[in-house]
Parts: sequence; C-alpha cells; structure tokens
Amino acid sequence: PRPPVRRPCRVMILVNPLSGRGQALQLFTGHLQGMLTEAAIPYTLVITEHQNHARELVKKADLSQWDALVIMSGDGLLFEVINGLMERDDWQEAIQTPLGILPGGSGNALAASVHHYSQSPPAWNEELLLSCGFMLCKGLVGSLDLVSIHLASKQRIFSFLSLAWGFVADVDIESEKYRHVGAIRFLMGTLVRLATLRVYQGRLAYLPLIPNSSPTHKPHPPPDSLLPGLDQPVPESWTVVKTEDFVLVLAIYQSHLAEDLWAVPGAAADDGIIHLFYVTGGISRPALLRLFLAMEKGAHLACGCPHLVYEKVRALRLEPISRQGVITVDGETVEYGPVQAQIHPGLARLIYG
Ligand SMILES: Nc1ncnc2c1ncn2[C@@H]1O[C@H](COP(=O)(O)OP(=O)(O)OP(=O)(O)O)[C@@H](O)[C@H]1O
Repeated sequence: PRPPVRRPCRVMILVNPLSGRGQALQLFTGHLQGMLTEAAIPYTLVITEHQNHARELVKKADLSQWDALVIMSGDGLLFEVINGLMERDDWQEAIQTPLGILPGGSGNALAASVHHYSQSPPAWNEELLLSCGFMLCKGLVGSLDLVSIHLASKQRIFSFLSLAWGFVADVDIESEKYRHVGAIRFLMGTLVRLATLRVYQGRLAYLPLIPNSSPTHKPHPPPDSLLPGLDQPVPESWTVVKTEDFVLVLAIYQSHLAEDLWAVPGAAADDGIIHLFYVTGGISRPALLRLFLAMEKGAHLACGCPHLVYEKVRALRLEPISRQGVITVDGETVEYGPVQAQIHPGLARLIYG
C-alpha cells in the first residue's frame, strides 16, 4: 500500500545560495515566499553555508519538528539530504520524511522530472520553479525509489537520480565551469566533449527486470540482497554485456537528466526500475550529437542508433578498465573504480503532483 497522502505544514526549506547562477535566494524571495504565505504554509528558511552543511543538519535534526524537508538548489543538495537521513540510526523512519525539490541549480533533473510526472507541458526556468512551488503548496506525497550504490572503498551511498560513467559524467563535471549560463551548459559541454570523444574500456553486467513483474514496495528494505560482494563474480542470473568498449554508461531512475534532457520517456518516480542506457564504441560524433539533440524531446530511442542500448534492470555492476575517468552519482563525482547498485522501490517519499 502507498503511504497516505498528507499535506505538509511545517517545512524546512534548505537554500544553497551559490547553486546555479547564484540566484537561488533571490528566486525564492521573488517567486515563492508570497506563494507559501498565501497557502498558509509555515516554513523555516535555512541557507546552507558550506558543503555537507545540509547533510550534517538533517543527520542531527529533530525530525518530529518537520513535516517536510524541501531543497532549493541543484540535485547535489538533495543527494546530501538523502544521505544524511540514511546515515541516522533511525533511518527507516527518517527517510519517510516527505522531501520536496525547488529548482535552483543549472541541471534541476528531479524538478524537471516531478514537473513531467504532473503531466504538465514542458517548463523551464521561473516557470518550472512556479510549477514546483505549486506542487509544494498542494503537498501531495508519493513514493520515490532510491538506489543503493557500493563503491570500491566499501562506502555505500544512496542515489535518487543517476549513476553515470563516460561521456555523460565527463560532460556533467567539465561543464560545471559554465554554470553561470544555466541549463545550456550541458549543450556547451557536449560540443566540447565531442571534439575529444573517447572510448572507455570496462565491464558491465546487470540483473534484468523480469517482464510483467510488478516491483514490491517494502517500506523497510532488507540489505542489498541482489548484490554479491564487489570482489565476487556476478550471479548466473545476471547478463554480462559482451562488449568492453563504451562511450557512456548511464543508469537513471527519473525521467529527466536535466531540464531539457528527457532521458526516460516512460519513467515514474516509483516504478522500481533502473533504466540502463549504454552507448558502445564506434559511434560517430554526428550520431552521438543526434542522440543528445533528440533527447530534448525524448526521441533518442527512436533514432534507430545501433550503438545505443536500453535495458530495464534491478541491479548492475560496472568495472572500469580504463585507468582514468569520472563516475558521477546524482551529478556528484564519486570515487573512480568498480561500482555496483541495486534499486529499493519506494524507499523515500517525495512531494509531487
Ligand atoms: N554555501 C555553500 N557553499 C559552498 N558549497 C555549498 C554551499 N551550499 C551547498 N553547497 C554544496 O554545493 C554542491 C552543489 O550543489 P547543487 O548540485 O545543489 O547545486 P548546483 O551545483 O548549482 O546545481 P547544478 O549541478 O544543477 O548546477 C553540493 O554538494 C552542496 O553541498
């Protein structure tokens, strides 16, 4: 059963003043303050002062004081909040705190996704912010899948958006220097990266989703029962991808990778699926550019590109062989090396329309 729908009233709003173009606070006061006052939603504004501020805060907070934790930033701050909640001794209860997202970054993948789930026509910038503000005022709460990710150092982190290696991870990190231009930074980064397109060697394996099996929603999931140790071979039920030459690997569990990158047309916040994309070596630069341009309209799978593969999976393992590279989780760089992941359907709760 789904958790009951409840309208949050006491809300902690965490704003990263440096996110995106550095205007998150002005956007909040200009567009949202009035809306929240009119909707009679009491809130406390917390302006984050440094990296991991939000993580430490929610780790120690008395959560009985709050009906919802809302993030106004990019996706990086929500990643911190989710991991702060999961690091608590009472994580099973803490992660049930409804979470909200207001776009303040330059990527805003989750904000674009929740707007999309509300079946509204596409929106950008202030229009997207107003849509997310409206959803916050309505306060409908639904389930959100989380993905548990294991790194080589045995660290375990929780992700709500994506795990990326190769082209997508490189563009995400390299384009951070263009953050002041907003969402167009990804297009700029894509063009720059295309000029130095490279192939990454690695091994990829995954546990396919069994067709027609509906994911089981367990509010208190067991440990990662689908994952063997990273030093053990993958089980026989897994599919081992034959090629070791990749241009990119992208595991994503929401519809949007950024405001104008509609990566998974059929995704839902709680579909219990890791949508795994990979592009194999040998793709030409124009073909790769065509895929990213088509992604604006969610049409990349219809391009008929033989190098693009899409699988719905429950767990995966990626073992880079190339010595250097970038792996990102929810757009943040993590340790480079072998990594594996498993979905936990509906583990968290999210405010969306
Ligand atoms: N006051 C602050 N000063 C420096 N870093 C901060 C501050 N507040 C938060 N952070 C950190 O900034 C990082 C980036 O935040 P986030 O991804 O939310 O925004 P963004 O990078 O602007 O968004 P986008 O990736 O969409 O451009 C997070 O890891 C967060 O910990």
